[in-house]
Amino acid sequence: MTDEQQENPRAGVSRRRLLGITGTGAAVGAATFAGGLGLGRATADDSVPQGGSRTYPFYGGHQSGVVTPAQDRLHFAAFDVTATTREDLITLLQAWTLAAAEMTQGRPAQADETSYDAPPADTGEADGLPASGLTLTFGFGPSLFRDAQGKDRFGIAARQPKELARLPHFPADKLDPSRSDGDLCVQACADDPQVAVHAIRNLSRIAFGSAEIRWAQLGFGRTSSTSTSQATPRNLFGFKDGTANLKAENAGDLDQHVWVARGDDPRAEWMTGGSYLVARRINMHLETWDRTSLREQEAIVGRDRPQGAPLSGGTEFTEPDFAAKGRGNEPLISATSHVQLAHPTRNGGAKMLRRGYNFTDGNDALGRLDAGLFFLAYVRRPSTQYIPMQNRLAQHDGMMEYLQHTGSALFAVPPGARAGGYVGEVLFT
Ligand SMILES: C=CC1=C(C)c2cc3[nH]c(cc4nc(cc5[nH]c(cc1n2)c(C)c5CCC(=O)O)C(CCC(=O)O)=C4C)c(C)c3C=C
Ligand SMILES: [Fe+2]
Repeated sequence: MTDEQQENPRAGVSRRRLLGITGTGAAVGAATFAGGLGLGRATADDSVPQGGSRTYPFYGGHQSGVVTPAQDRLHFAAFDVTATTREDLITLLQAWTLAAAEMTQGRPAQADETSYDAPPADTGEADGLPASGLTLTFGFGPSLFRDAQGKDRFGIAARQPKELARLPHFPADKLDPSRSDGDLCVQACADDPQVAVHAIRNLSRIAFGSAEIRWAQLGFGRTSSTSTSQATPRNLFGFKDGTANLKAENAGDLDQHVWVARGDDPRAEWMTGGSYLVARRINMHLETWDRTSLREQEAIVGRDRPQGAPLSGGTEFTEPDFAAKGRGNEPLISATSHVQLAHPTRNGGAKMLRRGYNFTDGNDALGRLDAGLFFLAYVRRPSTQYIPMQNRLAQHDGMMEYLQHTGSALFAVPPGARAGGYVGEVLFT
C-alpha cells in the first residue's frame, strides 16, 4: 500500500496523486484534473446514454438555463442569506461560480481535500454520471437588497431594479410563506435528476454559514419546449404545454421579451443581458379534473387534447382564430379559455419564456395527490408581461377552478459571468 492509500485506503489512484494537487487549490485543481486528463465525473461507462454527456457553457453573456433547450428534470432552491457583510456575500457568489462552472462540465464541485480526516469536497453521488446537460442559473430576490424594514443589507439598495419587487397578492392566491420568496435562487436543470439534486446539494453545502435553503422544489418533467428542436411535452392535465412558447431560435423575440436591454432601468444597468424569473408553485386538483368531461377540459384550455390544436381548427402550430364561430354562433374558443386569456393579442402583445415543470410531492390527508405545475417564466419586464396576465387569468380563467397557487417568488437573473469573474459581479462593481 502506498503512503497515500494508507492515509485514505479507499482513495485508490486518487485525483491528487495523478495531478500532484496539494493544499486547497480546490476549484482550479478540479478544472486542471478534469480538463487536463479529459476525465471528470463522466466515465467510459457503456450504460451512460450518449446524450447524457451534453454540456452547456457556464460562462457567457447570458446565463445558461434560460433559453437552453429545457432539460427533463429540475431542482430549484431559494436561499436566505445569513452572511451579514458584503464581502461574505461576494465570497459566496465566487465560490458558487467556481463550483457551478465545474459541475456544469460534468466535474466534481470542488477538488478533493488532502486529508482523509476532512469531509470530502464533493458529496459523491454524481461520481460516474455525465454532465447530463446541467445548467445552473442564479437569481437575486428583492430581499437581498433591502430587509423587511427597508434597510440596505449589502450596500446594493441603490441598485435594486425597479422591476424587482415582491409579486403582489393575486385573486385566489393561497400562498405558503415557507414556499415563497428568498434572497437568492438557483435553478438546476439536467436530464438526470441525480445530477440536478447533486448540484443543489453541493451549492448548499458550500453556502454553509453564509446562506441556507429557504424552500426547494423538485420537478420531474418539463412542461415547456424552449427550442423548435424539441417536441411539446404534456402537463399533468394531459395537455400539450409549450406550443406557443417563445423559442430559442427566434432571437428577435428573445431580445424583445426576455433579455433586459441597456437603458431599460438606469439605476440597474447591471441587469443588461439578464432577465427576471417568475416562480409560482401551482397545485392542480387532478382528481376533479379527471372527473371532468373531455369536452369541458378542451373548452377550458382552448385547444384539443390529442394534438394541442386550437379549437378553431388546424394543427398544433396553427394560430388560434378567436373570431371563429361554431354552432349557435358561439365562439369556437371560449373567451374564458386559458389560451385566449393568455394570448398576446389579449395582453398588449406581452409574451414570456415559460420553463415550468410537473411536480408531485406526495398526497394530502384525503388521499389527493399534492401535484401540479411549478411555473417558471423569464421576462424582461414583470410589471407588463406577467402581473397583468396573472391578474386576468386569476379573475377570468376557467382553469382556475382546478388550480391553487401555493408558492410565489420573483428574482432578478443577472447576465452571465465572465470567465475569471463571478455571477452577479456586475452588481458589486
Ligand atoms: C401568468 C401566466 C401563466 C400561468 C400562471 C399559466 C399556468 C398554466 N398554464 C397551463 C396550461 C397551458 N398553458 C398554455 C398556454 C399558455 N399559458 C400561458 C401563461 C400562463 N400559464 C401563456 C402565455 C400561454 C400561451 C398563450 C398563447 O400565446 O397561445 C397551454 C396551451 C399550449 C401552449 O401554448 O403552451 C396550456 C395547455 C397550466 C396547466 C397552468 C397551471 C397549472
Ligand atoms: Fe398556461
